[in-house]
Amino acid sequence: MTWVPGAQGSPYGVHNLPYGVFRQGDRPARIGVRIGDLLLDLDAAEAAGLVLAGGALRAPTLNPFLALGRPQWSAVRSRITHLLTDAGHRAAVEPLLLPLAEVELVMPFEVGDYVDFYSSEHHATNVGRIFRPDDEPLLPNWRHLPIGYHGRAGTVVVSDTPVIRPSGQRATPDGPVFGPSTRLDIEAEVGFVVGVPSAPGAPVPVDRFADHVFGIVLVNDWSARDLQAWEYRPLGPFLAKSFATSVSPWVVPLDALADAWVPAPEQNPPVLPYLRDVPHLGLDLRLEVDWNGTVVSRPPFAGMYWTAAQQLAHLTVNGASVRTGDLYASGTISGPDRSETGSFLELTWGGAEPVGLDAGVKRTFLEDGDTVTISATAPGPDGITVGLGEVRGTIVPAGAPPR
Ligand SMILES: O=C(O)/C=C/C(=O)CC(=O)CC(=O)O
Ligand SMILES: [Ca+2]
Ligand SMILES: [Mg+2]
Repeated sequence: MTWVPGAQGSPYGVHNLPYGVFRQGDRPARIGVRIGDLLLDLDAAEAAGLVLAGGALRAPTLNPFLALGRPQWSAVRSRITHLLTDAGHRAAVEPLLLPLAEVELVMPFEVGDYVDFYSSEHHATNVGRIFRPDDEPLLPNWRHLPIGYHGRAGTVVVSDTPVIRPSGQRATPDGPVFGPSTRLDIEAEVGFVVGVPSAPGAPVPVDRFADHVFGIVLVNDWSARDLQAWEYRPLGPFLAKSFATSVSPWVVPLDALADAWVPAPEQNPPVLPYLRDVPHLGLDLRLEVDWNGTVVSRPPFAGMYWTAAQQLAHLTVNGASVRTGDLYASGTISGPDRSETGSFLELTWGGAEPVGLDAGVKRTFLEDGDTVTISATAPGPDGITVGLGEVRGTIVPAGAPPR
């Protein structure tokens, strides 16, 4: 039971406690933890000796804290829970609470490397059918390894950063032309934030996932389908996905998701030993995609074919190391039903079947001025949900063409 006004029973109660970085006026960015519709200034809390993390909470990004590792993450979480539930601390802590409305949330961590997977069987099958109608939708490797590619860390931006429509080459019957993308899309995903690095040559086994991964964010991997369709063979996505990837401002710790683990779909054929995770668990996260105020889709994360532990094991199995701040995203989350798809490519079946928004507006792909908000919840203790916040972006017109 927390003493913080309005926080008891909220999706952001003491069972959640996501971390973020905020600015207030022109003061430098500092770390906070969300409680209800308030934020506890952890920079001030550590300065006052209320919580101790060796100074890691007095940084302008979460990276030093992420590097500490699970025993320290748990100790800090227990201490914050104690501060927010023991009325004896109220007098000291309450002055360090700030209304969220008074702060600006900024990028919570410095992204090391960014990897994007392709782990939803429904999404991969749909995209295969749309992009390659004459071929088998899933290539022979798909059920043997989590397919992924290395993305662009430098263009990962926090929610509410405007998304500039990308320009590039697209194919026409008369050959390629250059211009602003005409098929700009979203990809609703979940991102995993690496805290503890691994050493080169030392793969992270599936059962060490929780030693390395601190928590999760929501991801919108903006994608230009016209650029993608022309450029992606044989090396995969390049400029079609490198211009902006938005993440939610709150990093929800795995500790807050203890009630959300569910059996992941059975894998057939059986996977190679290094990918065998026992128990084979996914997270029951329920996403919602809102397009200009209309909810158009509800992607279910629980059905993802490859788990986050398998993805990390695969990402490092060749000896590649991970660093603090590395981000790897699940891949677009789509369920079996059209109303559960995580991209507008699927929702409108390649643009052939427009979707109706409120006020009689119809859409296939994104137009300038459109806003997409992806939010999510997870089951928490005692029937309370865990809020995962939201990732939002508004499309602004393409910049000037190159000279
Ligand atoms: O050509 C394909 O099959 C890939 C299409 C994608 O857009 C996949 C992607 O970005 C990974 C994902 O988010 O699932
Ligand atoms: Ca993606
Ligand atoms: Mg991207």
